[in-house]
Amino acid sequence: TRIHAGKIWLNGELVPQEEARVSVLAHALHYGTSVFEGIRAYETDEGPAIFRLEEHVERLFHSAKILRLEIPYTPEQIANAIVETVRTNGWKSCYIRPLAWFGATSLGVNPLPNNPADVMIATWEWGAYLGEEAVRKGAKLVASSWRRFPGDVMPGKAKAGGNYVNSALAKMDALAAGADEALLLDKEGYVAEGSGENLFFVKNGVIHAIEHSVNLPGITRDSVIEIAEDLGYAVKEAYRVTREILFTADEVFMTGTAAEVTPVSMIDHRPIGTGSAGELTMQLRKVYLEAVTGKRPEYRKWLTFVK
Ligand SMILES: Cc1[nH+]cc(COP(=O)(O)O)c(CN[C@@H](CCC(=O)O)C(=O)O)c1O
Repeated sequence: TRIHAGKIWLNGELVPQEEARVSVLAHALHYGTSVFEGIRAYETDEGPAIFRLEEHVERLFHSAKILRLEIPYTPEQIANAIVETVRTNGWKSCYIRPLAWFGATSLGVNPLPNNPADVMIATWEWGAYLGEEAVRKGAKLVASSWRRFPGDVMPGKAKAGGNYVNSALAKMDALAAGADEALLLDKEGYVAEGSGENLFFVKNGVIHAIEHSVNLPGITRDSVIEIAEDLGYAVKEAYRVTREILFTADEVFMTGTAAEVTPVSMIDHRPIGTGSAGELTMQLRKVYLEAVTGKRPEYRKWLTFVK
């Protein structure tokens, strides 16, 4: 594998990456019945700090509850294991991927005999999610022919492995179309989110956050809303937005742990605003990166230092 994850926490033990193996009979491998998180640790002047660890661990447990998956550890034990995995690998900054899954007790669609869950935590260095170019010039999006699934079809509020077949299909087709990312609409054609990010748009100085609806309730989305309000901007939840609202917005940007704050400069071959990274977007990106690297005292509440 090209991923250099060093030591991986697997069911309570830190083991070398090549020994962190899973059975080919694991229920989750066959049916997508896993839950996971995407978290980042950033370098600060007091060592690495994990961003909003508590909220991510809480969401992991909510995702597991939705799938009736039993994680055989407490949230505190998982949080401590995440800190320990970052510390043991000596990362200055890294991406953190906890994963819990129905293991290999039995196959067949019913996952319940496969409780309690197997759990792993992997860490690796991961730069700009959509590439430095997309950050500098703004990402190019195309509306996907794959729709975001309705809430009564798949649980979009659970960060569940199986949900990402939808994201993978949308992402592959967006890249094949020469774009950087997919814009997923919901079944009624309203803007939902990216394959791995939430979406915002700016109009006349007002910031609009696409409502949760069928989307993953993003922690970065929540953080950027708080930062924007602290900067004095008006922020509104945007409901049932059709894509042409984005075409005529002054700015569009995406948020996510991996994507951080990424400007969007083109959607369906239409330049957004000036056709480059939006000014307000890049201000929010700057403050967000200051917050995650401990340079903003008011947001140190979000940091867990890995001493
Ligand atoms: C579908 C989706 N929507 C929104 C978000 C933003 O959520 P948050 O990270 O809490 O702000 C993510 C995170 N996507 C994660 C996984 C990306 C991947 O390629 O895997 C991430 O950003 O870590 C999603 O996967």
